[in-house]
Amino acid sequence: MGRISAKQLQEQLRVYFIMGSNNCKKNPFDMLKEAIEGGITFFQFREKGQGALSGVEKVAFAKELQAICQKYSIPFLVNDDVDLALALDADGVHIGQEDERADIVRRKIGDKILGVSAHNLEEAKRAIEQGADYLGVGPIFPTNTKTDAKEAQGVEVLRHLREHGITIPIVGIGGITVDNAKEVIRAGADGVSVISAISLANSPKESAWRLAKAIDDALHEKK
Ligand SMILES: Cc1ncc(COP(=O)(O)OP(=O)(O)O)c(N)n1
Ligand SMILES: Cc1ncsc1CCOP(=O)(O)O
Ligand SMILES: [Mg+2]
Repeated sequence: MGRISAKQLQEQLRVYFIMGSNNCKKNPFDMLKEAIEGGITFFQFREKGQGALSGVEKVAFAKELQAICQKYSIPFLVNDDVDLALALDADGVHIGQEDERADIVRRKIGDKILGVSAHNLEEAKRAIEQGADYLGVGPIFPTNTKTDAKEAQGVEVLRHLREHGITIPIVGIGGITVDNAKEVIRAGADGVSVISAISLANSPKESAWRLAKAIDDALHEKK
């Protein structure tokens, strides 16, 4: 089948929900279903931090989330854990600058989707050379969700990457909400990745729906 095209990925990355068991206020399976009903387009299983599951519990949890994604044709990616992604035959993996090297991961995963975090032009160029299909750029805004996140960069980093020839799909991440999502798209991202905007919302479905609407509106403005 070959690697996914940039165009197809760009379409799929509009509302990218990331979640692990410790991000959930309520039943994680219900939350994912609600988020899907609301209009998320991509999902990342990110099981890390305080209270995170490990071993067989982590695998069983991931499998259940993957089954929900499969039922609704939502791509299912695994954060950091390349072996788990391969064991589950996930759609892809997301890795950061402190994880395994992107070129090594690319060799391991073949044509599966590879997302790489980048904070600047140098990291973005290297990630692309090493086989990234998309970039996760941020934190754009301050976030309470990732305790070891770098300082927020604002949307200018997205504009900078686009102005310097980075054309592959990009999602902004970090502190993105319904109220600031449009700025992220206007600055050059193809989509937004969020954890708390959906996982801590009173209604994950409504929050996902409002994010999807904001992204659609901002993308139409650009056309
Ligand atoms: C879409 C997306 N973008 C960035 C990240 C962050 O990855 P990383 O820097 O490796 O940090 P952790 O998420 O592993 O703590 C991401 N997960 N997803
Ligand atoms: C995983 C990650 N990488 C950079 S910021 C972040 C956390 C995003 O969470 P939130 O959407 O709740 O700010
Ligand atoms: Mg990582």
